[in-house]
Amino acid sequence: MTAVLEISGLRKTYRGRKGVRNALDGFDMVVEAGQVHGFLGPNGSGKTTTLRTLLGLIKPNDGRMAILGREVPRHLPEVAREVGAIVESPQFFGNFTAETTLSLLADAGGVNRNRVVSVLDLVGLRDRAKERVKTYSLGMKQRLAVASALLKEPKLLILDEPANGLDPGGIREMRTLMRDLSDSGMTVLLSSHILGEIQLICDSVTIISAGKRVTSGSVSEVLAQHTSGAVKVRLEPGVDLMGAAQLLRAAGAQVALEKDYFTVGNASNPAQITKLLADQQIYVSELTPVSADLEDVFLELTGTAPVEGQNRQVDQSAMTAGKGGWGQ
Ligand SMILES: Nc1ncnc2c1ncn2[C@@H]1O[C@H](COP(=O)(O)OP(=O)(O)OP(=O)(O)O)[C@@H](O)[C@H]1O
Repeated sequence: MTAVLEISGLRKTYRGRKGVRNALDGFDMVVEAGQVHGFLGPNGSGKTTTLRTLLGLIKPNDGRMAILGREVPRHLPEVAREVGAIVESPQFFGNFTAETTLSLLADAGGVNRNRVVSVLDLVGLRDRAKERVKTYSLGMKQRLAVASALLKEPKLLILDEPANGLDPGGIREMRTLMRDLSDSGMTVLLSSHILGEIQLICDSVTIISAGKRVTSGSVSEVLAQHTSGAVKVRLEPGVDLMGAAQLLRAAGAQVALEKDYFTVGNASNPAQITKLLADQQIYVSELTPVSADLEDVFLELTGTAPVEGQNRQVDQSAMTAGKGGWGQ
C-alpha cells in the first residue's frame, strides 16, 4: 500500500501570556491509499492543530509532512487540487441556493460547472438544490460542506467532525457517503468523537493524546491489542449465581450480575476466579474474555475514562489512568 498522508515528529507550540503549550509533541501519522482513516483524540489533544498544519493554515515548529508523496507545506500549491477539506464549519451565504453556492465555488476553483450536479446528487441534496441555504437544516448544511469539498474530485478528503450535530439517520447517511467515496478510490481522513461510528466506518485509526500518537493501525489490529480486561463467567445450571458473585466480591473482584451470567471487570488473572469458586465446589461452565470496543481502547489509552466523584478537566487529558488489576 502507498501512503497518501505521512506525518512524522510534528511539533506545534503555542506561546501565550500564561506560558507555553505543546499542542503537538512529536506526532506521527500514516494514512494509506483508499482507506477511511479515523483520527481520534480527546478535546484539546491536537487534532484540529494537526489538520490545520497539514493544510498550511498553521506553521509547525518541527516535523515532516507529505501528501501524496510530496512534502508540504513546500509543495502545497501543487497538491492543494488533490485535497478536499472541511476543517472549520464553512460559512455559506444564507440567501444563496446550494446550486448557486457550489457554482460560484466551482468557478473560483477552476472546476467545470457540470460537476455541481454530480456532487449535489452524491451528497443527497439534488432535490433541495434550488432552495436558499438559510432554509437548510444543520445536516443539510453539513452535506453542502462535503459537496463543496468534493467539487475538485480530490484524492484525499479531510473532514473534521462531519457527523457533528447530525441525527441518527443523518449519521448513517454520512457513513454510507464515506464508504461510497472510499469505494470510488478516494482516501478519507475523518476526525470524530463518535467512536461507534468510527468503528463502523473506518478501515484504520490513529489515536492522539496530548499531542502524541498513542496507537494506530487497522481497526481490528487496534482492538486485538486491547482486551477490555473483563471476563464473562457462566456457571453450571442451578448454581446460586448471587452467592458466587458475593464470594468473588469478598475477594476484591468487581462483579456485575446479569440474568444468567456475571462479568468480572478487573480480572487480570481469570484462573483466580475458577480457583476461588472451585474451592467452594462451584464450577465454571464458561469463562470468556469480553472483547474491547474502540471506546474502551480510547478511554484506556487517553486516560479519559470518567472517575466517580471527579469532574475531569480538559487539561488532564494528557494524564493516563491505569486500570486496577485484581488477583495478580
Ligand atoms: N490559537 C491557539 N492559541 C493557543 N493555544 C491553542 C490555539 N489553538 C489550539 N490551542 C491549544 O492547543 C491544544 C490542541 O488544540 P486542538 O484544537 O488542536 O485540539 P482538538 O484535538 O482539535 O480538540 P477538540 O476535540 O476539542 O476540537 C489545546 O490545548 C488548545 O487549547
